[in-house]
Amino acid sequence: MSIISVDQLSKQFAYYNKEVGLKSSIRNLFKRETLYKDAVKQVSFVVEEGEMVGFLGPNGAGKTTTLKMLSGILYPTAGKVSVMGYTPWERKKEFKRQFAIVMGQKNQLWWDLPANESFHLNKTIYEVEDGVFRKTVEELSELLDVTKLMNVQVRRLSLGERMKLELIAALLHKPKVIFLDEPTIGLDIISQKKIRDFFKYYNQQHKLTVILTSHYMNDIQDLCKRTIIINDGKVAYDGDLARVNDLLNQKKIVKIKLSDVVEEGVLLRYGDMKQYELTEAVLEIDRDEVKAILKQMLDDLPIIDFTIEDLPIEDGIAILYRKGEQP
Ligand SMILES: Nc1ncnc2c1ncn2[C@@H]1O[C@H](COP(=O)(O)OP(=O)(O)OP(=O)(O)O)[C@@H](O)[C@H]1O
Repeated sequence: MSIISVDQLSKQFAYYNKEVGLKSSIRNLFKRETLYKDAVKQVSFVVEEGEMVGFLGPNGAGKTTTLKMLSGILYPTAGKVSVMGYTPWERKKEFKRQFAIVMGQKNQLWWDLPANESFHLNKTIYEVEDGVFRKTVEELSELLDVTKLMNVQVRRLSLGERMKLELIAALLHKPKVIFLDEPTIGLDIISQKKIRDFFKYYNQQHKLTVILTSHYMNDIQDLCKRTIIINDGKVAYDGDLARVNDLLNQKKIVKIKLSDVVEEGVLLRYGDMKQYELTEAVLEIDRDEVKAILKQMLDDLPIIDFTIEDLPIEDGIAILYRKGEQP
């Protein structure tokens, strides 16, 4: 049975055009121009219990807005949502007790206190029994390797350490559904992987239902079989990740730094130019040819540094559209 169902969900934001300068500010006091932004447009999908679904999409696609409506933080303009049988924006106590949201960009822990104090606060809010509380904190802090950090003031912790403690705070009341909005943003690769491994294990143990948004393909790839791609407020794709992955991974981005200026025309021999600044360039190269071409470049050019990266998700989606292919 589906635990989340979203039907024709839409959100339009109204906002005011703010011009700069004193004159404009005074004028705006009397007459303000209202602008509208359709952030989410008739989005529909269902999620089964225990499923981990990836929400992928470029900046401003509408991922966070969708998750905020699914959490009851925002009211929709139109559409229906059911999460565990509840309408999130009615904010029933029983609903709040069974779900959690973690936002990589926002702190839920008290900045000036040790995490342990925030955990106790959550324990009281969610009415978690003493025994369950102790056991959960012990289990999760061991799994995430943060036992020694519980009594350190949160502001003194690294970003990765803080995120692990944020996750414990969010899971203390054993939610059935969790929304993770960019939980690994800004973290180094090792911390990102630790958090992914933790969720893989936790999901298996507790049958937690997860919706995960991320810019990092690796996060989604590692955790979710299914992905929903959101583009310009609409669902552009909903299905098996492997197929999208294949399409998105056809190209790689190679960034090079040169010790001397090399003309753009020369660099164009090696791939499609994305950016060029005399001694720095960004090229798009077919995945299968990257190794050979890079070797050639290292032989031919005064390269002092290079990186190979995945195609940004925006470009991947553009390829999907260019191909006119619904993956
Ligand atoms: N309160 C608001 N008022 C007006 N526009 C808004 C508001 N909140 C979000 N938007 C706009 O709605 C669109 C969707 O934003 P949203 O934060 O949902 O995107 P996102 O997919 O989560 O992007 P990102 O990956 O950059 O976080 C964006 O164009 C954003 O500027």
